[in-house]
Amino acid sequence: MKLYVFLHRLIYLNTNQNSCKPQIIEKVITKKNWKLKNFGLRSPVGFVYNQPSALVSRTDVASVTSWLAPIIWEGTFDATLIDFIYKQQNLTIATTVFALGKYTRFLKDFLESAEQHYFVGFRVHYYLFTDHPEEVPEVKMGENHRLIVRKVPSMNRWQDISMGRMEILEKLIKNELASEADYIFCLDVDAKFYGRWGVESLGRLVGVIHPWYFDAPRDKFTYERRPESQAYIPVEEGDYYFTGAAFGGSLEDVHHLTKTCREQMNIDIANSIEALWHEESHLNKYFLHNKPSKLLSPEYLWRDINAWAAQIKVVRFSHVAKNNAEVRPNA
Ligand SMILES: CC(=O)N[C@H]1[C@@H](OP(=O)(O)OP(=O)(O)OC[C@H]2O[C@@H](n3ccc(=O)[nH]c3=O)[C@H](O)[C@@H]2O)O[C@H](CO)[C@H](O)[C@@H]1O
Ligand SMILES: [Mn+2]
Repeated sequence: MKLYVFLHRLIYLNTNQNSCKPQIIEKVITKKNWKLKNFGLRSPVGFVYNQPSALVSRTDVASVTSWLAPIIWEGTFDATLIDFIYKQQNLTIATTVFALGKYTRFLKDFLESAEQHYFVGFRVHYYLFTDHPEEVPEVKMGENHRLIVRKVPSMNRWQDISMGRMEILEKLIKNELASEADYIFCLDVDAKFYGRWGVESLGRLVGVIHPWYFDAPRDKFTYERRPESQAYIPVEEGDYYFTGAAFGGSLEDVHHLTKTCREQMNIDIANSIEALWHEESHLNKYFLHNKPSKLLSPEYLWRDINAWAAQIKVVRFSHVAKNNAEVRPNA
């Protein structure tokens, strides 16, 4: 456990006219904090890599937001360089995935493809929540990759399963991950990896731009538009439309995110309203007022059935085609 020291400096001005010396009193407060190593971006001595350019970059996409958070696209980072930098930090990336009811059928492809592409060479602890642990397939884990299976009760509505993830994540982070991991990603299971997803995705608070709305004006985003819901966003507001199928960041930030979304959803329940796209609507509201420090382009959540788009040079992670009526407990 790390202890952080906050120095509170109280300055008292001496009332004595002749000596006006400020007196500094240091008060020490200790606070438990999440495990987040901050070693800076150290690059090893003598390591040779391509020269980065101050002039040449992707010109067909934006690689920074108006609040100066990077947007990660193929061609905006040097994988060899950042792998080297982050290797020195001895990181653990917790990754949560839920597979309830018939969604256990997606596990094999999800896990096998993750083992090919997801944080290869870095420590990954998958936390898999399922109501059918006996249906979890045997998948050979790479070095430093570990699968931890947790049994959760079944639910009758897919919307409740999807939204219920926030509360389970909130508890997992608070109760278990504080001294266990450095970062966390929360991913949908009905998806597959096709390309690298690595340390370029790490940040304090990370959102993924939804593959359907990356080129849409904000008034077309499927935000919750009813003011009665806590997820409400007026038509003239909003930055990007983020997917609920992938988000992450530091434990502290994702804990705050999941706690806030859970609380907002509970207020909605008390007011008999359910946001249009469930926790995704609340996530978008959260990101509007808590700007992500890093955004991942739709390369990090594409859809197998999506039309081709010129800006997508690599599909890294993609929703598989599924028959919702057949896999969900309620259609
Ligand atoms: C096209 C579309 O409709 N997209 C919306 C839909 O995404 P999706 O159609 O991707 O939602 P989904 O059916 O994948 O459900 C989300 C996740 O919940 C878990 N799960 C869900 C049902 C179940 O029976 N068992 C289970 O384990 C599983 O991890 C799954 O990946 O819903 C999300 C949550 O509201 C977002 O709003 C999406 O925008
Ligand atoms: Mn999904």
